[in-house]
Amino acid sequence: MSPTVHDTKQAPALPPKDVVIQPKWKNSSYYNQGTAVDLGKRSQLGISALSPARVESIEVQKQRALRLFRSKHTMLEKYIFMAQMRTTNIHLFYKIVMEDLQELAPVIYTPTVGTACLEYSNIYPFLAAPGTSDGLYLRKTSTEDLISLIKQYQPFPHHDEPYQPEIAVISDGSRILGLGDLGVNGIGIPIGKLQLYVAGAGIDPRKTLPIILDLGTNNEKFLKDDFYLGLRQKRPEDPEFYETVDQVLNAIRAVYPNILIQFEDWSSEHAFGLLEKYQNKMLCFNDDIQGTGAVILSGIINAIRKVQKESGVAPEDHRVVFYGAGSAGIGVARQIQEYFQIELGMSEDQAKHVFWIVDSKGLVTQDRGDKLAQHKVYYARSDNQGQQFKDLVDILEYVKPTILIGLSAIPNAFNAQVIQCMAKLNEQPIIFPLSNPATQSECDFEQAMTHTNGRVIFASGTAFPSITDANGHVHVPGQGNNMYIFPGLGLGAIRCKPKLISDRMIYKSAVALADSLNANELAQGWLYPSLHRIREVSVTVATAVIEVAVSEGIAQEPQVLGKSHDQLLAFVSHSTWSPQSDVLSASHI
Ligand SMILES: NC(=O)C1=CN([C@@H]2O[C@H](COP(=O)(O)OP(=O)(O)OC[C@H]3O[C@@H](n4cnc5c(N)ncnc54)[C@H](OP(=O)(O)O)[C@@H]3O)[C@@H](O)[C@H]2O)C=CC1
Ligand SMILES: CC(=O)C(=O)O
Ligand SMILES: [Mg+2]
Repeated sequence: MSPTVHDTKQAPALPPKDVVIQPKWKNSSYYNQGTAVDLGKRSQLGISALSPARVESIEVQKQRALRLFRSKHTMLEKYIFMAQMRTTNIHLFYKIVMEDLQELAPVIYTPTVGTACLEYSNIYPFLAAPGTSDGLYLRKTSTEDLISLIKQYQPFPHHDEPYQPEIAVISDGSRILGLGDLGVNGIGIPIGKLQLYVAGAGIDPRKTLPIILDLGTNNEKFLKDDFYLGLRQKRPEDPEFYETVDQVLNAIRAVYPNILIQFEDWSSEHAFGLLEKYQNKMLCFNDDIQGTGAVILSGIINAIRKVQKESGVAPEDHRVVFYGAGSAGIGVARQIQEYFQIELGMSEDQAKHVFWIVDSKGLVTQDRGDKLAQHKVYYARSDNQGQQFKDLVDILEYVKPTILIGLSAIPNAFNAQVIQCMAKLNEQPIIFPLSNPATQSECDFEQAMTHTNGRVIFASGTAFPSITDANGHVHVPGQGNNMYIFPGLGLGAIRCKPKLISDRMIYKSAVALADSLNANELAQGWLYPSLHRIREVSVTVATAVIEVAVSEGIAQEPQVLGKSHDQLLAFVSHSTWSPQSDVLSASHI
């Protein structure tokens, strides 16, 4: 039986009769829903003369807002419009984002969030009213100070209940998408990720905590920019970096002991270093290594199934070239390797040899002559017989891969020659240019379709438009983005309260996502489910995560113990927030 996922169009429930309207709620972007507040309540709150007389439904509010939104000329203007709406009427914001996610995801998330981060210092003063904040801005200071700074952040200060966030997304802004070191401007990423937690998984917006740790920036352009709002200093060296992050994480956990921490967009060396240091010590995961690993494994599982069925390629015959060997590239390789070992029964050594990794100096080999970063050493090839390869086409001719994955942030790295080479080697070449935002993608869908004569199996990090062929057939590109995993993974972890996020929880989240395609999506050859179903899919992913936590004995929430699969699905589903699910606010105060 499938769970009942909150229908965003359901009629709001009536508020409990004994609720006393609090005068301070008139200043709350959570409770005060503007023109939707009825006249009686306006009178009770003493705000009758502060707005025009007409009372309207949230549906009408939405229609007006969408009309204005669509009249904006640039994506950045749309981003600013939505950010302002979030600070004035959060229910309306999430109603629009949830019901029109296909249109809104590219605004609040990649690609536009990339533009917004590049411009953050220029737009920040116009996003939030004085006294309100879009996130927590931390810097190096004493532990005592840190604790009081952390307590300052109250997304809805007019509430009676104390702020108890369930999830924090934290970045130091050092590797924002494929745009490099953006310093404090990187705050847009934790904000955007948490909006997807709310829209995509039903986390209560009052329980999210976006954090930017401002340690300075090595971005010379920003350091010289009069309008740059972050600290004007270079980033610290490693000992100081790790010591500061440790102090910050301890302070966050001192204030909020049960919080789940998601590391996001840290430079690769630090991403690996922090994950290794903390993954067995606290409830945390790294989205770029583990979330990306899981989402791409999921797409690859479905791609492998598809080419086995349609072209007869045996799963164990795949060979994978990674163009890009950072946190994302290595994270994805590790996750796919697990699949080859667990599902196909390969030994670790056999599975490891399915991968060839390419970085800025060419194919990563043990005898290349340079000192390899720690995270690349495991995949460095030793079977190259002294040959070194730099050019991607030469590498493809040498390896003869069935799968080419781009996580390099180098635009157009998959040029016509590269794509044609993959098409020559394979009946159905699997090509995933996954770098974000779209400006950094290794190729776009049109290029991949053109140079493979429509034979490509494709997924990209940022969504590209569909293509209609001469026969009128619409080809929809897959979006291989961790947005399909982290909301469900986080939801599962929040609901079962494990001590830590285990490797098996990540792995099973990928398998659950791969298996979540419905008959219609499978018939169309899709690799990922429709974004329209993201809530349902997140509940499925969350349930798989909880089942692993229970089986591993690390789930600490009594309510998830001894439950069947369907009972867990229902438990997770009923715990989700939507603009209609909060009976008090659904009645507009
Ligand atoms: N689709 C998704 O869900 C996700 C996408 N991403 C995207 O992945 C990209 C990379 O992220 P991340 O791994 O953290 O970043 P890094 O900057 O750490 O990694 C980039 C990698 O690309 C390599 N590279 C750079 N130039 C070249 C070149 N000319 N030829 C071959 N390789 C090159 C680098 O080589 P070297 O090591 O030698 O410097 C490095 O290994 C970003 O654009 C990010 O947005 C990330 C997470 C999720
Ligand atoms: C999607 C994502 O996490 C990234 O590009 O970094
Ligand atoms: Mg990221």
